[in-house]
Amino acid sequence: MNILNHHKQSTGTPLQVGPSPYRYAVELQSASVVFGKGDDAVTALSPTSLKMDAGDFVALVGPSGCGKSTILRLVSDLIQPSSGVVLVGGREASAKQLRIGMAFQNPTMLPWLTIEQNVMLPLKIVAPFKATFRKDRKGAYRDRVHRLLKQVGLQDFANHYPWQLSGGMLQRSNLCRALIHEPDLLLLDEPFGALDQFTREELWQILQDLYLDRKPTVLLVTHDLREAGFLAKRICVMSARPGRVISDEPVNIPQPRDISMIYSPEFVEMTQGLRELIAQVRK
Ligand SMILES: Nc1ncnc2c1ncn2[C@@H]1O[C@H](COP(=O)(O)OP(=O)(O)OP(=O)(O)O)[C@@H](O)[C@H]1O
Repeated sequence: MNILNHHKQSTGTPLQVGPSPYRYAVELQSASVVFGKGDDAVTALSPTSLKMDAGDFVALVGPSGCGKSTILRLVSDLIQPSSGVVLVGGREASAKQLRIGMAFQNPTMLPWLTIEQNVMLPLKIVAPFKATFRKDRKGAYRDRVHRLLKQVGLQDFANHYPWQLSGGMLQRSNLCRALIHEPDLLLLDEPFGALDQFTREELWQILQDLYLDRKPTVLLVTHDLREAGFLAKRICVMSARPGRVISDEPVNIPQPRDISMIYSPEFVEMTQGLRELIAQVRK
């Protein structure tokens, strides 16, 4: 079976007809990023195009410094493109059309709050939840946090403090916090990079379950090609710094996927192909 087929960029395809109010959940149209000015200018991202349908799961891979995190920062509106356009939910990222959840490599849990309180934080901040936070935090919102913690196996740790948890447990809590406000779009920047291989594989399965349960649109930045292949529906490879997306291919393996799959010849062939492509563009 050929797992990877070339994915045609969607330019020229007819407009999607259906209930979705926007054509793409995420769309970069020749978006570039330059930091600084004059002699100090650093191009972090060459003009890059990328389209994601609602519910898509895209993994971004590529050499260090090629601009993967820069794309996440564009989509989350932490920075603006120097040229081109970034649309999220069909509107400029600053319009905050979609609810966004984020998780990064080092979970930043507030040490003076319990895991329950940390996971609940987005409900305090994000509309429409914040309007009823005071009323619901000890009732419906608390139940919601506990349901999610149970889903990731942390039901007995709600009242613990972050420093009482292992790195893997913290990252599970971090995923819960990223998902508690039911984001339409989940941005993940090497969320499992600091974990050992066993814990990492365990968390891949947890993330897969959470994704299939809720079907947000997910953009995952990772250096781990097996992680990309196990989790994503599409893998985008970027060229060396200043990078752009040079390959965009679907992973033709039905979900849910089993972890044993990563040892199958087809999967190994796929990751090997990706490795060779990245090795070429690094030169
Ligand atoms: N605020 C900034 N000012 C100047 N240069 C920056 C800034 N942020 C990022 N860069 C540069 O932009 C380039 C892309 O950075 P980015 O963090 O997006 O790369 P990356 O692909 O995520 O890297 P890695 O895989 O190593 O995490 C890098 O060369 C980086 O040094």
